[in-house]
Amino acid sequence: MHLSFFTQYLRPYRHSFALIFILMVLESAISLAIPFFIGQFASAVLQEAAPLSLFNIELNMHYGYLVGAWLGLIVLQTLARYQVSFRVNMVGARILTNLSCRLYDHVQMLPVSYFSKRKKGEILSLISNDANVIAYFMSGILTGLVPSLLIASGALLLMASINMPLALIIAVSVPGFLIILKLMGRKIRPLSEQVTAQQAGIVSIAAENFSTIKLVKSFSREKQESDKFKQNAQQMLNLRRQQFQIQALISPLIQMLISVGIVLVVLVSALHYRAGELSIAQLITLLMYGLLFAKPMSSLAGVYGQWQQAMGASTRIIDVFKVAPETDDTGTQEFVFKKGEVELKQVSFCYENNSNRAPLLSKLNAQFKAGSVNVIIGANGSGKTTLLHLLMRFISPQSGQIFIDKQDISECGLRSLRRHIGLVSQDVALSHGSILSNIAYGQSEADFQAVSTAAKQAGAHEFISALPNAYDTQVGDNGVLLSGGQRQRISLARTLLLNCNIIIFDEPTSFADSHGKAEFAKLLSTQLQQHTVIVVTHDQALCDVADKVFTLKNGELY
Ligand SMILES: Nc1ncnc2c1ncn2[C@@H]1O[C@H](COP(=O)(O)OP(=O)(O)OP(=O)(O)O)[C@@H](O)[C@H]1O
Repeated sequence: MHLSFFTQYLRPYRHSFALIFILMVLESAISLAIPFFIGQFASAVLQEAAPLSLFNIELNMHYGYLVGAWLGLIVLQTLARYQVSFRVNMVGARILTNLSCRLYDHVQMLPVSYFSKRKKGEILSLISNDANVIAYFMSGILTGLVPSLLIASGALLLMASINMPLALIIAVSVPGFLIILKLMGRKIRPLSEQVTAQQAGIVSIAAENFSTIKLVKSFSREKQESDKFKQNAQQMLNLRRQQFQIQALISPLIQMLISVGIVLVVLVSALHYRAGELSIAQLITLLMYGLLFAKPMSSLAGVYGQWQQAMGASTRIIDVFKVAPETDDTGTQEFVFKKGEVELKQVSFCYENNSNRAPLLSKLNAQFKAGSVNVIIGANGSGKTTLLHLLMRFISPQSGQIFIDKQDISECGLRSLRRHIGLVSQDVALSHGSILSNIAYGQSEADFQAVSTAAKQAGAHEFISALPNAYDTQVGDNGVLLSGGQRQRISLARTLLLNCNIIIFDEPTSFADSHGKAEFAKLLSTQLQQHTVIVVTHDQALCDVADKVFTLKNGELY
């Protein structure tokens, strides 16, 4: 059972659930007591000789008192409902907070390869939509299921105490009701799974489109993108149509069954009344219990629909939790930095989806001496970025080993390893916020002095100081308010601030002007002299300041 996985999220709230359960029992008991009072009231008004009795309890009150007690119960019921509704929603919100945070943490720990294979929208929809469905189902099932079962079984029991044959007729109809639900459920489940997958697809299209909005506009692709979105939305509409058709069918069928049951209750009660076996008060009470029984049965149908949806969402969430996180640093040795010597021995690597091709890196050997500047050049697609990703352990080689200071990095804790390696990536990623917060991203406790020193080293201080809000300037979403070269310099400053002993650069001057390129070459030959530097570049000027230039070709470094 998929949903049993989620009981761990219910456990912290067991005291709240116990209180909610007590309140629900109270609310249900009041619902069940009200018909009894109505019967008593009718009996008192009609001055019937024999008062109504239930389970040998006889009440023979004046109807004025009855009305008072009745109103009192209504007030108590309203208070219980308010408490139940508020508490159930709060428990749902807490489960959602807990589940989405754990899911977020888990997804964040997954290897880079997990993200390469999935659309952003799919992951977003998992954290927003699926977690929501599960959390509110787990809390909502209480409001839907528990009172329904309590009221339906209580009403049936009370009917049995007044008239057993009638209660039996109703009890016999319940399995028919459950069979209809089960049959319909078989059709609803695959459909609700498809609806959620389609929903994720739509979010993906929107996420991708808006993140590449300049591309869309520059190629005048608005119409095509709009059509793509509409086509998916239309498919969603078709799926929803099928889903609603089944849901719409369930409801009238259930209602029909309930109505037939009510007709039977009325008929059998009337016959018993005519035969003098029931008083008018008992007749009224019976009919009210019949109606009370019918209401929760129809809300059970709603709970069943939610159940099917929750099953789909739970499968997707559990599948993600099953994916092993990147690493659990426990049991691994702490990486200890000594000099910064990097060595690759017989490293072979091939991307999973390219396994039918020749390996991208084939038994590659290389040594990057401590405190040296190494430049790697090579044709597009030769595997330079891949090599850097292997050093960062975003991916792992199929065979061979990578050593830093004679320690096999595959056996080192990731945190301790990455603390010593700084990466300036080809695709600069900036977060929405100020220039200051972006430079201090990896070291949020850094003071302004340290941030501005790093910016000066990266050749960014001058242009930052010229901005009206200087370091407080907002960079926009992924730095859209800055130029490519400015973004690159901020990303450089961000890494320099960490003062890592090993720094790897992927095309660091691709956006730089000639002045920027010269400045970067100077940085390599002066301030980074004590560091082990590995630079992937197509820029000849950087080769001139390198201690060693490697060429990556046919999977090997020369
Ligand atoms: N996540 C991935 N999954 C599958 N294949 C990939 C992945 N990333 C890169 N590749 C493929 O691996 C090859 C090498 O890519 P890589 O980015 O390492 O090349 P590169 O030498 O850095 O190229 P460039 O000079 O253009 O930046 C390419 O053919 C690319 O299509």
